[in-house]
Amino acid sequence: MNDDTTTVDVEPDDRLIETDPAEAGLSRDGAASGTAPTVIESRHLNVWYDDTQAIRDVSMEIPERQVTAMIGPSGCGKSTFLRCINRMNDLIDAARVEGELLFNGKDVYDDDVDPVALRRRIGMVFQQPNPFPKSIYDNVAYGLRVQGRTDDLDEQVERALRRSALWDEVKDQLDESGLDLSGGQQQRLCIARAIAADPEVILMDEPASALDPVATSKIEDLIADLAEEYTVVIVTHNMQQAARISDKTAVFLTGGELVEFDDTNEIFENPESDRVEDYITGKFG
Ligand SMILES: Nc1ncnc2c1ncn2[C@@H]1O[C@H](COP(=O)(O)OP(=O)(O)OP(=O)(O)O)[C@@H](O)[C@H]1O
Repeated sequence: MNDDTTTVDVEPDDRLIETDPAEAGLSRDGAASGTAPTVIESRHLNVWYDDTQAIRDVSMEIPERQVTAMIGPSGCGKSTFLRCINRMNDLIDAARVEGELLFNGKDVYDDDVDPVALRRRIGMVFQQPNPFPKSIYDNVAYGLRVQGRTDDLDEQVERALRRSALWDEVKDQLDESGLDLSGGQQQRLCIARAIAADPEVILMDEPASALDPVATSKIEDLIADLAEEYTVVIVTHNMQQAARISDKTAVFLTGGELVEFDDTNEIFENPESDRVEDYITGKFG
């Protein structure tokens, strides 16, 4: 008989259980078993550009520290949904949003939410790498300086560049222009810039579609890595990419309708909807 009775001698302490990442389902293992807490939730979200509806009554819950992919044919509203999450659609005059978009339970469209502060917590990386016309160092340091977080700037810049798998390639040329890097390196620099702001969520809109296969593969590896620490939401046209790197997949179809949202394996191996099956087997889209 096992004489290890230490675990039954003590009363369980709820606070300890809740703060243990594995027990609380906060770890990647917990996430994979479907227990990850929700970070972003849309409830009956509708978006219009003037009279054109781009998102139609979309409700979904995006789990913490996983990769959630959004796929679907061109114009089905993937980017629009992504831009709702950090209120980038505010910058489009014609855009109108109804319904709820919760970030850690708080509606990002509430009057007391500062969109600039929100975008620091929810960073974004775009299809075309868009480094500033500044040095590699200054690209990463820019947001830190704006926030007044300059105490240990060198260390923070190094940490962000390491986190984005770029440090080894650029550590001897930090004063050179970010625009002189290759496309893939520029995209990792943009990811470093987003990371430096210390976000909780990183949104990526087709982050690899302008890159060659080698650079794409590096970005895909990096995304998987980032999801250990951040919640990643990615729009991609590339279904194989979604299948390779995401934990959850949302399939939007024409008219801004979310047709299916499930574990990526389920979507690709056993979709519930015929429309999703037709889409992923290439019958349309
Ligand atoms: N700035 C805008 N002004 C007006 N209409 C827009 C704007 N942006 C998107 N739309 C329209 O909203 C709908 C959804 O577009 P969105 O870009 O979100 O789709 P998408 O699925 O990301 O497309 P793609 O895969 O081609 O990038 C489309 O009908 C599009 O024409």
